[in-house]
Amino acid sequence: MKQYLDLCNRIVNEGEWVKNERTGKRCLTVINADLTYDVSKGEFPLVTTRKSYWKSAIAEIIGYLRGYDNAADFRALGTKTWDANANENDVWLNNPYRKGEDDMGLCYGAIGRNFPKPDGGHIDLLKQIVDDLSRGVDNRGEILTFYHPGAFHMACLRPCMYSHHFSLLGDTLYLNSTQRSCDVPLGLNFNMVQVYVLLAIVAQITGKKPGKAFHKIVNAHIYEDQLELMRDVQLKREPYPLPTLKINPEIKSLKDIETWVTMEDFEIEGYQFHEPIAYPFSV
Ligand SMILES: Nc1nc(=O)c2c([nH]1)NC[C@@H]1CN(c3ccc(C(=O)N[C@@H](CCC(=O)O)C(=O)O)cc3)CN21
Ligand SMILES: O=c1ccn([C@H]2C[C@H](O)[C@@H](COP(=O)(O)O)O2)c(=O)[nH]1
Repeated sequence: MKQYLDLCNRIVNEGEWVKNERTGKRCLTVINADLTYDVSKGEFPLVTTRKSYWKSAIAEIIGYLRGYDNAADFRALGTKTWDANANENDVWLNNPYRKGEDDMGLCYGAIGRNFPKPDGGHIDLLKQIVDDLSRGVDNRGEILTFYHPGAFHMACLRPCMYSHHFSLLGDTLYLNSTQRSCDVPLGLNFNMVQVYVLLAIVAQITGKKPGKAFHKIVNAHIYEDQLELMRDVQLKREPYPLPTLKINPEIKSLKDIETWVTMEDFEIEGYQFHEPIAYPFSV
């Protein structure tokens, strides 16, 4: 929680204003932040200085792992967070590749689970990684990437947290996740949870011990219409101790994640939080 608040304070105190063409808004911006979550110690990085919708965040990452490309599938899993990007952005609504209501196009898991090969065919990057790690193999390139510049024109948004690199030291699994663009009041709440859960759940299904997750953010910003709430409300609050996350131990394989896992398989203990804050969202 301190890492999150330090980043928020750094943006408020040292950020520079940058005009963003896609949203038409100005963002107070800093470049480069490194957050670390010790999953071995159960340090679940949930924001406590406002109510955080952690089930929504977990639903997003499970949807990415399943290769979802449709906001309706994300809703069925428990999050409405892709509705606006799929259905309310004019540039995407007028894109000839959009396949209709709720389509998100070729992004996130739709790329990572089905990565196009220049010589034809596709690769399921996640399955390859899970198979390698389960056999104790780390080929120093166990990278789940959602980043395919050749597909950007076929998606509603480019992936923000676009690369997850897994590493083994003995039987301990590590994760380095990289994020190119970060909406700190809204997106980062979710992204911290997602990096933690990704390491915890991949360790669980590959039979490894989770170690640390390292979360690199390049462009970290606060939109102009979020600044007052962050500076004058959220940053005035004292954080509570971190809660702990329990993942159903019956989840044992990638197939389990693909077929029966729901948000009921995740529980949180000891979550104390301040009043909700409704931050404006930029589509
Ligand atoms: N501007 C922007 N920021 C983001 O964080 C973001 C995008 N766009 N587009 C793609 C995804 C969608 N994500 C989202 C979308 C909405 C919320 C949001 O509205 N959160 C509210 C309510 C969440 C709920 O009720 O489930 C929050 O208070 O956290 C969060 C992350 C993260 N991403
Ligand atoms: O997981 C996510 C997804 C998106 N975001 C934020 C970061 C930016 O504010 C927007 C994306 O806009 P771009 O113009 O494509 O950078 O969404 C996030 O923080 N986390």
